[in-house]
Amino acid sequence: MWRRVASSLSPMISSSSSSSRSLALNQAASGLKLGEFFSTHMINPEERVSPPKEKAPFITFVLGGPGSGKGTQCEKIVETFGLQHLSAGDLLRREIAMNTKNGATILNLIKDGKIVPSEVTVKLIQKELESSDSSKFLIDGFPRTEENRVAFERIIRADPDVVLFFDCPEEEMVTRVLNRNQGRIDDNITTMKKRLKIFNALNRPVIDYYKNKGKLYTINAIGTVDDIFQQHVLPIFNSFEQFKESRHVNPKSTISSSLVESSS
Ligand SMILES: Nc1ncnc2c1ncn2[C@@H]1O[C@H](COP(=O)(O)OP(=O)(O)OP(=O)(O)O)[C@@H](O)[C@H]1O
Ligand SMILES: Nc1ccn([C@@H]2O[C@H](COP(=O)(O)O)[C@@H](O)[C@H]2O)c(=O)n1
Ligand SMILES: [Mg+2]
Repeated sequence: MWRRVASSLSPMISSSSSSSRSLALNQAASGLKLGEFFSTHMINPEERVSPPKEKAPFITFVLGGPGSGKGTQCEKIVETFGLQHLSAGDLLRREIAMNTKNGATILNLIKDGKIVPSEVTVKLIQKELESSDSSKFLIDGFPRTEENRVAFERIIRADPDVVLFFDCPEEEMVTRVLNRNQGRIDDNITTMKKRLKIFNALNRPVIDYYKNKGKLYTINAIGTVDDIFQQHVLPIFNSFEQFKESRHVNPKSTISSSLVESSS
């Protein structure tokens, strides 16, 4: 469970400046900065960061172009390994549906295939992470840009354990999106062309970043949904200790070390 460490301590800081000073001193002595213990809305309402966790969550980022099959494979990962699925696109669409203060702006950006300001998206993800009882997350469609990535690191103060990249040819992505039939406002050829351009310009650098960090798993996204899952996705999760209870699902699955990409 990913719970706030801060909540039981926070009254101390607001009720007494001397006790807050001594708390700060204690934290300094233990090597922790004040801001690492408390949500900074007590310090600066615009810049709230997540407090450290009792136990670090297992975070998977799921990347790939529009229509590459991220959401489809996430459903299968959830079924098999029980991670909590957070789709950045779904969180943004929920803002539109709920007509929140950002809803209209988000709608216009999505219609145009553009990227919503990172602060907005990261805060939606932050809310989900902090209110969840899960400790294993699949964050789908995020980070889309280097700005997204940096904002996540700054606000959430966590790094992904795994980054999946569903690598799919453009014509296939176009075919899939135009046949998706889920009533999405961006599933049309005009927006799709813009989304592909933005993917190539802004998401590729993020993919390269995680490749250089040795965290990237590139998955060939051509094939049936089940084959992609069984042959490529399942072995990745099976290779992690955190998912060993689920290994009975396919005990023969093993991961080839060459699957993990690194530029070094
Ligand atoms: N391996 C596959 N082969 C054929 N069709 C697929 C495959 N995987 C997914 N699809 C279909 O392609 C469409 C797009 O898939 P999905 O919604 O999972 O993509 P996505 O990467 O989440 O796209 P987006 O970024 O636009 O949300 C869906 O209609 C889905 O059923
Ligand atoms: N990190 C993100 C994710 C999504 N968006 C916007 O939502 C659109 C749909 O996203 P999907 O993941 O569901 O394809 C996307 O084209 C962006 O307009 C975003 O801004 N930032
Ligand atoms: Mg999707």
